[in-house]
Amino acid sequence: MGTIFDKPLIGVVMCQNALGDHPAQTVHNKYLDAIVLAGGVPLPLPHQLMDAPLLLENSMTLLDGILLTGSPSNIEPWHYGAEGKETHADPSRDRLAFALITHAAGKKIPIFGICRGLQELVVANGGALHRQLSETPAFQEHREDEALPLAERYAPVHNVQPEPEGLLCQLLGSAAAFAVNSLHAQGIREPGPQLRIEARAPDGLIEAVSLRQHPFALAVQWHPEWQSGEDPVSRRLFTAFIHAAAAYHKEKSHE
Ligand SMILES: N[C@@H](CCC(=O)NCCCC(=O)O)C(=O)O
Repeated sequence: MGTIFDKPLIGVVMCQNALGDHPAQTVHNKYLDAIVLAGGVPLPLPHQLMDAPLLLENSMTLLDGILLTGSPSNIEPWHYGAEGKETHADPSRDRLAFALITHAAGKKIPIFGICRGLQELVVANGGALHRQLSETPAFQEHREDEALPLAERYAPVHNVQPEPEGLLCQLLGSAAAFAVNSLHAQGIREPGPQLRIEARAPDGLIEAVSLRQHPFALAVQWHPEWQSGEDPVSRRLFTAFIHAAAAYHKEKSHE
């Protein structure tokens, strides 16, 4: 179980949304496309997995990897000890994402976090966020211009510098800086002791982290899923994630 036609099965976190008058859970095609392109099979995970005992735990036995997607919604601030409310929150996604991270960390299931997904990995491990980066003058603009066409919104806008000897550097085979897109208003204030810093933007903002004591739990603040096949760094990141998921599956089936 857990692989389909020898491909690793990747649980994908969805967002609470609405389709017309109906509540719905959605995931952008770009996340599913990037998984398929790298050789995995995406399985969107409904928030209802948290509604009955053992539903999540039992589902986890099937999965070989977890993709924590981006989202316009923000994590509710009380999760990281901050005050106030988010106008765009998704509490059921918060609950599912944190539970998935806890299970995947314990079982060493590969995790790849993107944008909100990075923020979830941080908060789930005791770290904290800046609720509005734009309120801290030292940070450059990390938000996208929503008036631009999609392709321009997801175009590279600043460099990131990987930490030498980190997991990211190892996966890319180089410590050279590279350009990334940027579509977020929040960011890491404090990564917490369990996470290793993997890369920073020129303004010092932490742009990538990984979980210590885990073979592959990597998260990035940018969007490698956007046209992942056309960018060498994005391709490598997704390929490495799916390889880690395949290795996890192999190990699990020999237990
Ligand atoms: N809301 C958070 C996280 C930003 C984020 O994940 N953006 C993704 C936008 C939609 C997508 O491309 O999936 C923040 O503002 O920091």
